[in-house]
Amino acid sequence: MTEAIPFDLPGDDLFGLDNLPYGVFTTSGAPDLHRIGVRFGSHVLDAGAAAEAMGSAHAELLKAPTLNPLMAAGRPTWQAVRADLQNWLGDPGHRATVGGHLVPLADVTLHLPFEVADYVDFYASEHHATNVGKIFRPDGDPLTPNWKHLPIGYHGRSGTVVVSGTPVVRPLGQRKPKDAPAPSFGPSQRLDIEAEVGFVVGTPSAMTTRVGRQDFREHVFGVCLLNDWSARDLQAWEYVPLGPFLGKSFATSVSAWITPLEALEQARTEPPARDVPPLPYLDDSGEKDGLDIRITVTLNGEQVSEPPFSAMYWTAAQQLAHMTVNGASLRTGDLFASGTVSGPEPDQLGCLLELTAGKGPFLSDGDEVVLTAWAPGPNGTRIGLGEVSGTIAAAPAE
Ligand SMILES: O=C(O)/C=C/C(=O)CC(=O)CC(=O)O
Ligand SMILES: [Ca+2]
Ligand SMILES: [Mg+2]
Repeated sequence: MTEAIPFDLPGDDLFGLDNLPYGVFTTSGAPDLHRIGVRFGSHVLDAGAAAEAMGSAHAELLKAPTLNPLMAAGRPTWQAVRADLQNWLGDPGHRATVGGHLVPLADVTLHLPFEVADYVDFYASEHHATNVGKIFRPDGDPLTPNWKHLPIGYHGRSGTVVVSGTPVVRPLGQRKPKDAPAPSFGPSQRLDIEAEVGFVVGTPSAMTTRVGRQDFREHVFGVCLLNDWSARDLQAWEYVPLGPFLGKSFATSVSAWITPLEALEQARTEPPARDVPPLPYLDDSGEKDGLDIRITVTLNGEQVSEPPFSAMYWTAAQQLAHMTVNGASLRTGDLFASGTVSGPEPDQLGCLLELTAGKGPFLSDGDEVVLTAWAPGPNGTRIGLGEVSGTIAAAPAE
């Protein structure tokens, strides 16, 4: 079996030694045994079994059924485990031991890799916020007066975060078209996507303390792709004055692979210039807190958009600082999403609402949406962020 494993991956493989994202898998032979897997090329390393075989001090953490214990262990442990994995998979001397713990990707089922604690979604793309503001509030300023002073967000529903591949059932709810005299109840007719990047918190923080922007790397374990499914008709009728609620809480899909922040060092970039100076706790002048992640959105196999994450006005580090500036604590497993990623160009918009200027068409039953992404890695390599997919299933009976 060992001979069959392509340890020497081609240089353009999106899942080489510089990436090594984490997931949780089962096999058909052991469908109840959830195991931590590390993606390597088109294989998955059974990390717990490999750690045990290598006599690693981290074997217990890697034998857990979710990533939460590893995420809670903190950055020095994340770095030590990553160095071990790179050594085990990269040093030919370990191939005989490690090779037996590599499973073909095609033979595994991937699961939601961590237990989601709290879920927050931001609104950090100036392009998206301006476009959506014009559509939802045609008579006002597209950006609200607070927009350039703080990263706007709302608390979502963590229990409906699902892994890539989970069908998304069209939600029922109240809608009221502008000229209709009264609301009606039924399946959403304006079901949309939102292409986003999610950030997964590892190290918790205590209530009444603040996590500064500069401590981002101590707390955030990794990054996933995220689709914030949005029922625009439900949303437009419900959102005033408290913000998104049932129009977004029915399902949020995340990729099965969590890319460690460490793998995105090369992708760090300066965010766009801020034309309003942020308050000191959000000031990141000269810092490379942005990330050059290139997303592709496909609908039924056709590419519809390529949103550039580097265009985001507010960074994840600013979002973390803002989320805790009032003393709110962080928990292991907290997930915060960037907000819809839209760039300045017509083929860089992150939702159908913007791509169709509010007119639709929106999603039909049976439509499949897939987000993929990559980021620059060391020496011209690329770091794959996997994919998040979902197919729309018909609404339940009213
Ligand atoms: O401006 C509004 O009323 C609505 C905004 C959104 O629907 C966007 C949202 O959920 C946040 C984001 O993903 O950017
Ligand atoms: Ca969103
Ligand atoms: Mg959602």
